Formats: sequence, C-alpha cells, structure tokens
Amino acid sequence: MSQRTFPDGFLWGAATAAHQIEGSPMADGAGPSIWTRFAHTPGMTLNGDTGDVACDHYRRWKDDVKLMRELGLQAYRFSVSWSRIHPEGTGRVNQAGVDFYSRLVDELLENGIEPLLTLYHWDLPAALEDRGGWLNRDSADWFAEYGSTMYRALDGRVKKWVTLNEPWVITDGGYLHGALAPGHRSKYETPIASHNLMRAHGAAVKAYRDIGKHEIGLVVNIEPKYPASDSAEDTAATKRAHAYMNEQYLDPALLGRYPPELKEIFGDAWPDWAAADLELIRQQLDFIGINYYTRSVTQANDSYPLKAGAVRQPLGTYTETGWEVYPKGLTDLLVWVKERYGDIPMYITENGAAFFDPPVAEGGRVRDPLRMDYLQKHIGAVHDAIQAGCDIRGYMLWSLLDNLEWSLGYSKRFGMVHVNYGTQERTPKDSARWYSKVIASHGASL
Ligand SMILES: OC[C@H]1NNC[C@@H](O)[C@@H]1O
Ligand SMILES: [Ca+2]
Repeated sequence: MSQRTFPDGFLWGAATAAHQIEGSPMADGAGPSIWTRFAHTPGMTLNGDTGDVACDHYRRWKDDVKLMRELGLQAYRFSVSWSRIHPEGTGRVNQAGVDFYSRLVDELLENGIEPLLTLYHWDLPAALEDRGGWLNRDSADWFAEYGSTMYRALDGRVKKWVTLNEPWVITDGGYLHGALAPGHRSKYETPIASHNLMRAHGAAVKAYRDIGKHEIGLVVNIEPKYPASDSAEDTAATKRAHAYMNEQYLDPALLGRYPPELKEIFGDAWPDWAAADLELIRQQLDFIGINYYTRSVTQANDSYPLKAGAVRQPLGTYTETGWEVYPKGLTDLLVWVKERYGDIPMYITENGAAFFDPPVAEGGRVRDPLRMDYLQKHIGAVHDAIQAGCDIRGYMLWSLLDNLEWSLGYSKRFGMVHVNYGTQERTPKDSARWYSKVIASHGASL
C-alpha cells in the first residue's frame, strides 16, 4: 500500500463509556441509572452480568490514563455518568461526582491526551425514568441542566463535547425491541423517545452556546444499506432501512426535517411534530461523530415495523457480534454524509470489532490478528474517504479496554487492551502495539 498520509492535526485515540468500564455505580453519592436497574433485573443481561465492577475504572482511572500515555494515544473519548452528577437527575449536584471527572480530565491533559466528553451514553438516572424518562418532554430541560453543570465545571479543559451517543440504538434497543434499558417494547413510544432525545440534543447545544466556548457535536451510529437485489421490494426496503437508521437523526439535526419514510414505517404511531420542535433540534454543530461497525445488505421481509432486514453474506467475514467486516462501507458512508449534509467536520468516534481472543500467553501477549486486520482495513477506508474530500478530523478506536457490552455482558471483547475481570489486570493486545505504531507514524505505517 502506498504510504498513507493523514491530515495535520488528525487525532488518534480510543473510546469508552462510563457504564461499560467504571464500576462503582453508587459510589460517593451517585444515584442509580436505568442500567443499574436493568442489569439487576433477572434475565435482562447475559449471565446476569452487571456494571457493578466492570473494569473498576472508577478506582483505577489513574493507571488507565498511564496506560493510554504508554500506548501513545493523543485523545480519549469517554462519557460522564449523569447520575453521579445529579443523583436525582435534576437539581442537587453531587460534587464528588463532578470531581471524579474533573480529576480524570486533568490527568489526561497532564499526559498530553485530549479529552472528548460524551454527556449521554445510555445511563439515564433512574429517578428520571420514574418521571417518564425520554417519553417526558421535560427531558430536554433535564438534559440541558445536566449539560450546563458539566459545561461550567469542565469547559476549557474539555474542548470537544458530544451530546448523545447513538440515539438510534437508544430508541430501537430501549423502546422498540426492549433489548436495552429501559427495556420497553412499543412502536408508539419509540418515535416519542427518539424525538425527545433529539430535542434534548438541541436544548443541550443551545445551552452550550450560552456557556461554552469550544466545540460540540452529535454522535450517530450509521450503517450503509445495500439492496440485496434490484427488485422493487428490496429497493424500497433498503430506502426504509436507510431512512430509519441513517437519516432519522442526521436529517433533523442538520436539515431540520425528518425523512418521509418514518411516517410510512410508523404509520399512526408517527406524530406530526411541531415546527418549533424541529427548530430546537436543528442547532449549528461543530462536528458530527460517526460510529461505524458494519454494513447491511438489505432485503424486504416481514419484520415489525420496518419490513426490512439484513441478508447474511455467504462469502462474508463476520465478527463475534455477527457483524460483517466491510471496510468499503465506511468510505461509502462518509462520502454519503458529505454529499447529503455538506462539508461538516467529522470524527470517527467509534470503530472496532469483537473477536474471540486467546487467553493471555506467557510473557503477557494476546494475539489478535483478526482485530488488527479489521482496524488496518477500516483506518485505510477512512483515508480513502479523506482522499475523496471528506473532512475527517480523527479516529477513536472502540475500545480502549475489554468492557461490558450491555446486554451481552462481558462475553464480547472489543478492547485493544485485554482485561482479566478476576484480577483487573490490563494486557495490551497485539492490536494495541500495532495501533501505537500507527499513531507514532501518523498513519504512515498502516
Ligand atoms: O457494540 C459496540 C459499541 N457500539 N457503540 C456503542 C458502544 O457502547 C458499544 O459497546
Ligand atoms: Ca420504564
């Protein structure tokens, strides 16, 4: 491969999320989140796995930052657990919770690592779920209040803010299919939760413009949809699937409108939203974060309510989470974003894969060639998109550490660093060593 040169200032990092790595969910005055409750509800997670300990990052954060520095990371994307900050979701501030993130940010900066802070990565305070959660239109105000608390505490040390992580997963998983907290299964609740999440995004960005002086954006998981055949049914199904996952969040956030397919998909469950709502949602953003994992070859089927689904590719390579390895999909997707929404700066805020890793070998080595191959090809795909004119500012590998993969518990390992959950020992995998070289050579060694 000819030497790939990445733009000056391209930021190389890794990503995690509070509930997946921290543990100690109730320490130092924190309140419970919907994930504390959901995971402690029998049958909701594999093996009944919970975030009670996870990677014990709440206590090991200093060593983990040291590990990031040893790996040469330039940036670190993490999330704040809302219920550490506002144990009841609104009102009273738990200063010990703010202090935890303040110390973490200072440690990152002292180690030359730029923090990227996600306000919401799925762990809503349980007290707010009891007030209707994302189904309550007041959630926009609750979220803006929480964001403002964090802006006042950290803006300036944190210069890249994210409102929401993956609103599609939050609603499709938490309100339609029920696989994720709060575990609802309702075609009628799904659009309401989704719309309120986006109103909350807008309200938090507006609040930032009054308080913050740096950058704020939205992180979406999007996935290119390719028709399984050129039949009218598969073409229409692909259009629906594309609107439902990819346009449903970027269109309101950047264009101030919803794609028409949503009314077709949800029928009488799709309200006629007020124009004022769309004005709130559409706020000037400084960047968009793209989380990419796979593509979907899409066919018409009788799935509810989308009537579309992915077709397994007989010659495809699949990860442990059943996702096809398809790097070109990332390039296609980034070019689509640029063409549809214009030249908005982008970060790859998550990209990575779970493969079955061997145990830590003698001498502390974890061979993960499949992950290295996945990463090498996807970082190459990012470069291809840059060559095609996309303004991509950085790449955050998912994930720094093996961690709690939500309802799948600890069964899926996405980390470039292996975690022994018994001893909490961290062991960089081959992919981490490889990634360090990519960072040190600014991509040239890819
Ligand atoms: O499934 C892998 C990741 N996907 N995006 C959101 C993260 O929380 C997940 O662990
Ligand atoms: Ca509920």
